[in-house]
Parts: sequence; C-alpha cells; structure tokens
Amino acid sequence: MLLPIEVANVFSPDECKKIISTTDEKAYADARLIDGARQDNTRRARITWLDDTDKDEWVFRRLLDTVSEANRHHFKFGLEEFSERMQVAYYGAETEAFFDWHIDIGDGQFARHRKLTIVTQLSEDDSYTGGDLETNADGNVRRASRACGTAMLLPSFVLHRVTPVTHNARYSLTLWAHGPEFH
Ligand SMILES: O=C(O)CCC(=O)C(=O)O
Ligand SMILES: [Fe+2]
Repeated sequence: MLLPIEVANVFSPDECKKIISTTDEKAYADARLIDGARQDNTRRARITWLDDTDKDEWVFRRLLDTVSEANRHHFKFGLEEFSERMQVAYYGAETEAFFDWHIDIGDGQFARHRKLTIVTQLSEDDSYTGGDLETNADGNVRRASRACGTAMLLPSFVLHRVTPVTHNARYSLTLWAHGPEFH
C-alpha cells in the first residue's frame, strides 16, 4: 500500500510538551533543503535535531516501534536503518513559516535512501492557525490530523506540504527510515 497512514497517540500530550521542552531554543537554525540550499520560497521554518541516545532515546524507541509496526502491516518496504537524526521543526506565525509541496527523496547521501517518512504533530491542534500538513499521494489532497501525538507515515516519494502558520506556532517531529533506493 502506497497511501499515507496515520497512527494516533504515538505520544501523549504531556510527552509532546516534554519533547518540545527538551529542545534547546538556541539550537534552532533556519531549515535547509535536501541539497543544503536555503530557499525561502520553498521552506521557511526553524529546525533542530534530537539524538537517538541518552535523553532522547525514548522518543526514538517510540518512533521505531511505530514505524516497524506500520511497515510490517502496511508498507512492507525494505528498511535497513535510520541514517539521520530526528528533526524537530518550528513553524512560527511571525514569519508565516511553511513548507511548500515537496518529496523527501533527493540527491543527498541520505536523502536518496529515504523510504518512509514519519511526521508527528507536537502542538495542540487548537493552539495555532494554519500549519496544516497535507499529502497528495494519488491526486487527492488529504489533510493530516492535527491532534498532538498523532503521526503520519508516508512513503518518502509522496508529495506533502505544510501550509503557512498564521497564528502562534506549530512544532513537528520528523524521522526518516532508510533502505535500498526505490527504482
Ligand atoms: O513539519 C512537517 O510537518 C513536515 C516536515 C517535512 O516534510 C520534512 O522535514 O521533510
Ligand atoms: Fe518532507
């Protein structure tokens, strides 16, 4: 199956808050695209990274369990590893942050091996305006659930975007699973 799926309650609302609070405000940097370019007309957001060791290991474990289960039952992709760290993204209304339509596979060393993308909502759904995560896998645009703790899993070749945030801010957590390139 190549359509995205959603898994609710991967994290509790308290756990979502905890993940946000473990990130260091000063560590956020302007997001770059897969090729390393900073392109304000494609993506405007601030991002930071979590490690799969020490204090953030429980976050990684939870995502790993979620990906494994979804891949076993739904996607059935050949997945081998997680080659990149977990990404926390901040989309603030002060810059009307957004991420235009894109796919996650690219020419980069890791980006070419991305197979499954898992995006988890970290902000309370009614705490911000705009900032909708949308996918277009088959010509139909689908809006992801805004419930915090809900994860959207999508093949990394599926188009997706985040609409501009117009009030307050949205945080998300993204992890990619890697394996032999799609052909
Ligand atoms: O923040 C999101 O909801 C999506 C992030 C994303 O698409 C990406 O980092 O490639
Ligand atoms: Fe993406």
